[in-house]
Amino acid sequence: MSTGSFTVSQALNYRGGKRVQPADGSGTEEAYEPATGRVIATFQCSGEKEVDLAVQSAKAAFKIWRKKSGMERSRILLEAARIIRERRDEIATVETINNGKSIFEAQLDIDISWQCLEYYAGLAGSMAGEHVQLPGGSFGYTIREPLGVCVGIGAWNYPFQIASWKSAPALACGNAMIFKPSPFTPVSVLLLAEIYTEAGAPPGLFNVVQGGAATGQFLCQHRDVAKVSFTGSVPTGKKIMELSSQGIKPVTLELGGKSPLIIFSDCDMENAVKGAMMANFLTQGEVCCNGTRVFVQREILDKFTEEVVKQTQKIKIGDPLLEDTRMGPLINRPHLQRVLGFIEQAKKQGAKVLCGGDLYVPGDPKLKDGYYMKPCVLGNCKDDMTCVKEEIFGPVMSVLPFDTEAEVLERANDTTFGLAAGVFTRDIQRAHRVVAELQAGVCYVNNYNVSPVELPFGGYKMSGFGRENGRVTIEYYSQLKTVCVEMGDVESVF
Ligand SMILES: NC(=O)c1ccc[n+]([C@@H]2O[C@H](COP(=O)([O-])OP(=O)(O)OC[C@H]3O[C@@H](n4cnc5c(N)ncnc54)[C@H](O)[C@@H]3O)[C@@H](O)[C@H]2O)c1
Ligand SMILES: O=CCc1c[nH]cn1
Repeated sequence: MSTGSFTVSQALNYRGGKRVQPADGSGTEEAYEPATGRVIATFQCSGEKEVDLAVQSAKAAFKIWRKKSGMERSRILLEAARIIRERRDEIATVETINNGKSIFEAQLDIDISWQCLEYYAGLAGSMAGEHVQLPGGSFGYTIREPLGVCVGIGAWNYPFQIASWKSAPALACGNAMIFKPSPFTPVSVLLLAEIYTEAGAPPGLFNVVQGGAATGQFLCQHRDVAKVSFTGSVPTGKKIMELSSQGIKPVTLELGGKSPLIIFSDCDMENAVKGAMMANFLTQGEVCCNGTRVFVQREILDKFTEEVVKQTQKIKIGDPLLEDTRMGPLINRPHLQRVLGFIEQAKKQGAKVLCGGDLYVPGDPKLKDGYYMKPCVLGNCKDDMTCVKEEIFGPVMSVLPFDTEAEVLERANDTTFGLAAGVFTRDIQRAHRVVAELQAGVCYVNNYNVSPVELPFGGYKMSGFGRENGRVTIEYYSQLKTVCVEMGDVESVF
């Protein structure tokens, strides 16, 4: 498959184990190929009736699935992981076409996705409660039970991976799931739905409904939905929490960030520069946990900045399906304009563009209507500038000098967000001292933006709550039943 040739004509909802057109809907949406600006799919946003049908389908599957042992669920997840691994390049190609990220990165995203399914397959068979001995031979025990029908709502930056991060632990715990992807990236999650069915999941266990805010609201408000796991922006996260509170539904919120990356003068410079690139330019900078506030100790500011600019200018931008491309187009034109607007504002506020920050027009004529820009490094930044305070969600790194550890910690934590943070230093005591003070859910020492599925991922403060990945996520997709057993006679107080 090559850029400029892919279109989708099949239905993009998935219910009862097959693709379906929605039973009702309000308005149509178009999905694009960001590399060329072409429409690749047109679909209807699901209405209340379609959402209800998806919930009923998931409820029916849940009745079967919850009765299966952990080992039986594990086998199906392992088979799904195997199929994803086998079809990795095809899935990554679809992801690249609809999202714009380079094929090199999309392949890594798909690897992390099947690893996530494998990881939770491993945990499914080991879910257990505890036995507690009580006086007189009485005892109690706890059982970890599924919640029921869970809803996953995703952002557009990691469409397949977000669906995998939500569905793998949900299904491992015995739940069913309905997933609503972003209307910008509706395509790849259908492959996941088909793979679950092929792997042996009962029809309805994993359903897909398409649409935007209205469809999402129907899902959150449905009385038979037991939990909502959301990945997206803070303003939408607030709405989801509000809607879910009406039904006392637990929510997981994976929201935005403006994370600090602290580079001390005793760092390994080459690794620190690589870390800053990883922290800012994956997926065109459209990554929630990016370390976009790069604090550099003054002694090494010039050397570090010079090297980071040199590396940024070398990034190969262009057709995301080419193996050597490292940066593709942004998700759509309004978002591209928004990112460029942040750079204009930064200049007005006194920041200096050290490289990039303007449109990029690839030489290949078929890419002329794509949404490309040159990755940008901003110098002369101050903490109160908009580019330093707000999430840009594009390839824009702000470099900020600092002098002391105490000062940088204060400045790093001076944000309403708290998703991630990073520190580069050769001083192991300092690394742990700094990490202990950072107000962030995910902290990296001498690396950035690696995602082992064994480690929990999630934010502090307005970056959300609840976690994805890691053993702990089992707790977010299950509930604990306590059983108290009397071995003697009832001692009534009456
Ligand atoms: N913390 C994380 O793991 C993580 C991961 C990826 C992206 N993000 C964040 O996501 C944001 C970018 O993604 P986005 O632009 O798709 O976010 P968004 O909040 O605009 O949309 C996210 C999803 O919510 C749906 N939605 C919108 N309004 C809704 C409503 N009222 N009720 C229910 N659903 C609704 C959208 O259709 C979409 O599927 C950034 O802020 C980024 O940091 C966070
Ligand atoms: O965008 C934030 C990080 C991430 C990657 N996959 C899911 N979330």
